[in-house]
Amino acid sequence: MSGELESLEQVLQGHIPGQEIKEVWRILYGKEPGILDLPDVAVNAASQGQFELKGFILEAATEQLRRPRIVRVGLIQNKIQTATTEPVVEQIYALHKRIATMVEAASTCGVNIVCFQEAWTMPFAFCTREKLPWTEFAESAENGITTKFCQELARKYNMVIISPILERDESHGDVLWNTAVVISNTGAVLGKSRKNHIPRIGDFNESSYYMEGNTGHKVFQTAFGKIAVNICYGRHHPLNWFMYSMNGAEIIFNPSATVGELSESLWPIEARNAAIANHCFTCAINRVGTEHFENEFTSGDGKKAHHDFGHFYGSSYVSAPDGSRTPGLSRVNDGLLVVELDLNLCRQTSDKWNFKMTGRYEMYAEELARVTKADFQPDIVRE
Ligand SMILES: NC(=O)NCCC(=O)O
Repeated sequence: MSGELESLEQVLQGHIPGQEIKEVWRILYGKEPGILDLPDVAVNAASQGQFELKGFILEAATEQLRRPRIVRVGLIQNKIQTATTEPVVEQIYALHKRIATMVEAASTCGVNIVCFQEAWTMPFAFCTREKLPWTEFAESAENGITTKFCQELARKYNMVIISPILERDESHGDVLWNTAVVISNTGAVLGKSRKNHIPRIGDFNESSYYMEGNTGHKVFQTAFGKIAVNICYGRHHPLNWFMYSMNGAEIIFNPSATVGELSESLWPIEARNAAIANHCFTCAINRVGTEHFENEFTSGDGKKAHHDFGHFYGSSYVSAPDGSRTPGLSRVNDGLLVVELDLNLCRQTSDKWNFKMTGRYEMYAEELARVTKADFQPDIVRE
């Protein structure tokens, strides 16, 4: 353990008296989620495999005309499994092995859709700005070894798998993208969704490797509901969430890689706010641990050269459209968060709060069209 806090929730629970914690929780986290009973086989697998396992239920009201639409999602956060100096293929296979164990546990918990963290097959090496060996982690979204690995898991466990990778696009001059591959529970590649917003902040030097995505705001109709993937830095862009939602997403996954010093105070707010604003579920997943790189790099901020990005704080969680949310996974350990959702809550919340009805989209469409013109002048009234 790194001397890092285990989790915010653990600190709250450890210090707030029993009679007050429920009220504190309600104010901070909304309606309390139910606890999902998880099978012994999964609990044992987690203890043997040394990963955290938590399960919650986010319920909806009973309706007369629609049956509940129950889906179980699995969020997986993990550390890299080997030193970043090991051969590329060994690093990839070690991660495959780790994920296979965690997905098997997810299947015993009845998970229907599982999502891994951003660029899950590699260390988050974009801080280094070095090309080799990191670009060698890139794979075809359609035929790469990781997609084949996920297809086998999807078929075996009847599970939709969201696999965010560094993509090498062999059909377009071998260029790189930051891409989530969506694999159907049948094992077919349903499609891919590329990261729309690329960070230019701190050590997040991703813009040296790939460009802003060109796949728009695709929504994937799966056997378990309509899903979309908003990759990492896209969570700071409300219009990005909005467009996935306007295309019908009921669950938006946000596979991420972000560090404490930069974003931890934003983390609990952004995906949760997106669930509220868009009447949908959001699943925020962050990698965990500190990754060491052999060569020092600088951040262009006058500070000393360093060998790591800082601490990836995990804390993966799920938010519901009514603003309630689950506690997060650990800030320091690998983990699997299993959450049972009733998708009926999306429409129920929309009918209650009416954000899509009151959103005045035509007004904003006109104003945005003007803002993006070269001759735009801000509409400021002066005396
Ligand atoms: N991976 C990534 O886009 N990180 C950027 C930092 C952040 O969005 O917190």
